[in-house]
Amino acid sequence: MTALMRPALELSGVSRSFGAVRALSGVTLTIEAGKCLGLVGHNGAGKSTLMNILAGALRPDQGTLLFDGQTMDNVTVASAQKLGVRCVFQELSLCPNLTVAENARVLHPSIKGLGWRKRAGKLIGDMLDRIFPGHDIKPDALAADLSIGRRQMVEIARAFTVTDGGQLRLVILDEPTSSLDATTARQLLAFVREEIRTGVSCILISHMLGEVLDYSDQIAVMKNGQLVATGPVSDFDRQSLVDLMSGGEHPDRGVHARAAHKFENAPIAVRAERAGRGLPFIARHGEVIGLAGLAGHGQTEFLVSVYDAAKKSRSEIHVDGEVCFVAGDRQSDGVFPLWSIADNIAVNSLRVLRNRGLLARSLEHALAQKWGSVMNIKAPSLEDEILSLSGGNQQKALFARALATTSSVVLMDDPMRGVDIGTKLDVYDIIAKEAAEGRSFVWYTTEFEELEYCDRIYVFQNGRIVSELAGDEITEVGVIGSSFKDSNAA
Ligand SMILES: Nc1ncnc2c1ncn2[C@@H]1O[C@H](COP(=O)(O)OP(=O)(O)OP(=O)(O)O)[C@@H](O)[C@H]1O
Repeated sequence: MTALMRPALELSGVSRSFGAVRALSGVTLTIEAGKCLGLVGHNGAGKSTLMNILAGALRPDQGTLLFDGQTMDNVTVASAQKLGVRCVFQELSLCPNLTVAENARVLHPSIKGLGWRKRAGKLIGDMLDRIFPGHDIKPDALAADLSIGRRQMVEIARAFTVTDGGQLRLVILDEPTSSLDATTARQLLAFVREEIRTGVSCILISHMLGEVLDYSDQIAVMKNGQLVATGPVSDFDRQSLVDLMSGGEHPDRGVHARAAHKFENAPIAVRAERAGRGLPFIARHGEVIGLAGLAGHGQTEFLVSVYDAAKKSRSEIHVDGEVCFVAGDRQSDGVFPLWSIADNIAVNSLRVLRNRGLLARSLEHALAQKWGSVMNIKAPSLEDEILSLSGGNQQKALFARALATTSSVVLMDDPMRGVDIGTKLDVYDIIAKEAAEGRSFVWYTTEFEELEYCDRIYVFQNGRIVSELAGDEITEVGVIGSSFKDSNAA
């Protein structure tokens, strides 16, 4: 067989446990050269563990890895990289205190000597231009100053860069579009299709089943640490993937827009005047309001300003009641990494968990149990460390933290990053139920489907609200049209 026809990578009987948790159990999988393999599975199914093994970041307890037909023992991150394996992890790994160019240099130590910064900047800048034409990321920008979406773009572009003498054989993308808006996500997926034509293989891990079905050649489905199905993409559709992942626990209820409610007479929960800076914003009690537009156009900043206004009043924003915030960037704004799952859930509810001035552990435990179970958090015990959870399960804990509070306004900053389809559908139901009881949700999302769960949406452009859409006006075309419309028209 020629190198291009040979499978790029074969895994045979790979298992891995963490204490009592069997994360992978006898996984046998072939990744063809020049093909895109879509990998799906519920939160905690074992996808990231498998990718960590391929990338040399974790050792399997059992099983073998064959690269180009050769058995690889003791794969390390360095040896995997030398073989041309790159991984874009769900938990982004750029060094925050380095610039974009310096972060590129971390992957390519061969860039050295006089002018290395310039060369590293050109390498990453050129790749960003290829994958995301029209991006606005500067090579000398500090990673910490970039939004999560832009950090994700840099991390993806870096994975595809190659220097003299290097090679690219397999790129693993774990939830690569979770912080990208629809336009940027499409740019990436089109680039992946182009790249695999050159013989590079790709593993695309995603909870967005549409993109897996549209852009993969083959699909592998995982459930509870095992591979439950593999085959060409034509063997699967959305419903069969949902059935395989959940074992029928989560029938695909599909997207169903919220029934049209009348809110004109409901009291206002949030009002933002934003005079001279675009349209005013109003959220009434019981309303689910979406924030849309291209990623990084001021939606997160708006949520933060509403949060600040509720804590100390600001003349241009009025908030009626308490607010809570569900962060999408769980790494930097969300989890308390040294705490247990239960402590992470209960931290915003300490006021109601006191008994004679002291924290009542039994109340905390009951609250964490209740919301851990509502959010279906998969863990042997809620006393385990939060970092022992898979990425999607950590995100569920942040949701549980917000919903467990008595806040009347829930601010959500693209909160479904990495959450599996079954849980997402459950969360949408919870949001609808809580809204019916009077809570307001202000929900920034980069997933168009989620906007269909909103009563009204505001489209942002360059930090301003440029459109308000309601009911039938909430269509993908309507949102994209508003996102790109002449900003002076608002
Ligand atoms: N470092 C760790 N310590 C303890 N348990 C872990 C660790 N890493 C993963 N696990 C457990 O292994 C199982 C598989 O996790 P993994 O992260 O591979 O799932 P996943 O399919 O990638 O999930 P997600 O879609 O949420 O990212 C989970 O039960 C998780 O809690």
